Amino acid sequence: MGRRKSTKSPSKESEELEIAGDESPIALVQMTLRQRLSQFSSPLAITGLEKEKKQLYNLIHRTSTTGESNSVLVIGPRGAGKSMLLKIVLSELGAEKDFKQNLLQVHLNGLLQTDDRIALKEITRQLQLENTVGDRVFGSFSENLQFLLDALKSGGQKSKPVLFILDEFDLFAHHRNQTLLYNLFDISQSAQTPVCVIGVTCRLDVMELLEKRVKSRFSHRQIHVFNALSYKDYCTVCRNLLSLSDQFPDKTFAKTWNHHIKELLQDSVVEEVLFRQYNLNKDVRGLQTLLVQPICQLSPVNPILTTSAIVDAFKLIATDSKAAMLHGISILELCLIIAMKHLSDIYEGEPFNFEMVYSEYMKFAKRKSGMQIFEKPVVLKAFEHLMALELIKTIDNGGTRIQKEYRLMSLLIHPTQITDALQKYPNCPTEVKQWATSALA
Ligand SMILES: Nc1ncnc2c1ncn2[C@@H]1O[C@H](COP(=O)(O)OP(=O)(O)OP(=O)(O)O)[C@@H](O)[C@H]1O
Repeated sequence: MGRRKSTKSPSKESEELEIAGDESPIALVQMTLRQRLSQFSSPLAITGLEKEKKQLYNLIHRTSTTGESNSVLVIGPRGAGKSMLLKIVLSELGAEKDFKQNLLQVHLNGLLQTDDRIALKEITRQLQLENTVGDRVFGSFSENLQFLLDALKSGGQKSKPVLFILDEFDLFAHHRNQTLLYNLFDISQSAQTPVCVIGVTCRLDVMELLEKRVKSRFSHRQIHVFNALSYKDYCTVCRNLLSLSDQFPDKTFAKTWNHHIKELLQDSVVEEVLFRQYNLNKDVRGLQTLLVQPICQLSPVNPILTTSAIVDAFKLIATDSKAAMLHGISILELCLIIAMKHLSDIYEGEPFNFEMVYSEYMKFAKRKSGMQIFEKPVVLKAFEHLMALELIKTIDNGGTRIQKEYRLMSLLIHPTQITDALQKYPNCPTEVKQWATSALA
């Protein structure tokens, strides 16, 4: 399986080349799938966002071919696929003839370019105009930006279209006077240089953040990206994530692997896990997290993805850490938790203090002759330990100077978590179990 030259799209080719150094097919599979999950390789087919993709495609295409200026905001929650949408549109456009030479791209991110001066430096760097600018001093920001755009004009004074992508767009609105946004939108309105400004943000109220003069220069075009994957689409995304593309060097292996993935995803246990994960979280990032562990476990000794690996990974990510913590506490601490559960049943979730818990615990301990009765300071220590574990917390955040026995507390675990934890608690005394499940003590 040597290094091959692909004639297909550049993105696919890079995926192949990146993995072509290794010899074992399973190592290649693992590396390909891991790169995919970590978004290191270019994204796969998009599922369910065709309309949005078309809109974005047309907009950028118009700038690159007809020199039309545009501005648009891509808005949607985290992980909805905004960046992926852009990447796919750009890679599709990139495959078209002339696109690369015609349209220049500038990628900015609000987390990196924290003020307009840094942003301008980055624009200069990405347009490769550092030498042209040299030691020149500019009177204003707009003069500087205009100089950069003019410098791109070719011999015939024809302006080159520039695509500006502003990720975490809302952060740029916090820059002083919103100078960068003002200038970019201003250029996109005037007919001087064709620019396409694309802001990507997860803030729905982003328009409220813009100053009046900036808002009036923006085209008010918005593309909303929401994760509305149906369960069927979700399964398709999962299959796409796990299947090998036809660019995989070993074609026969890829065919066998893809067949195996198809069968695996038809397994009723895997289907159930996927359905539960989908109901918990429809986000594709959640699905990627679920698949990371099974993929990382692939090795020459363990060359296929198994149902049990997927079930184990699901158990791991669905673990309730609070309930798991309950397994590690002492019997006395467990008794206190049960006492608190009873108190919240009696007082309908009202806060309680240590004295109330102590008296509830004593009522139970005295009733059961076999139970070891602890001294009050010991019980108080156990109570404080529960506080340190954040299973209970003070409702006044420790601000007031009330004696600790009388401080009002609230329970941070749900009664069902307590009942579940008791089922699994190692060697839990029967009386304690009965006390927990009994009606009000
Ligand atoms: N509809 C979809 N089809 C296929 N994959 C998807 C879809 N939506 C999201 N994903 C995947 O989910 C992951 C997160 O998507 P992406 O990074 O594009 O989200 P985002 O909206 O840009 O999030 P953020 O606001 O955090 O930047 C990516 O790996 C992407 O491939």
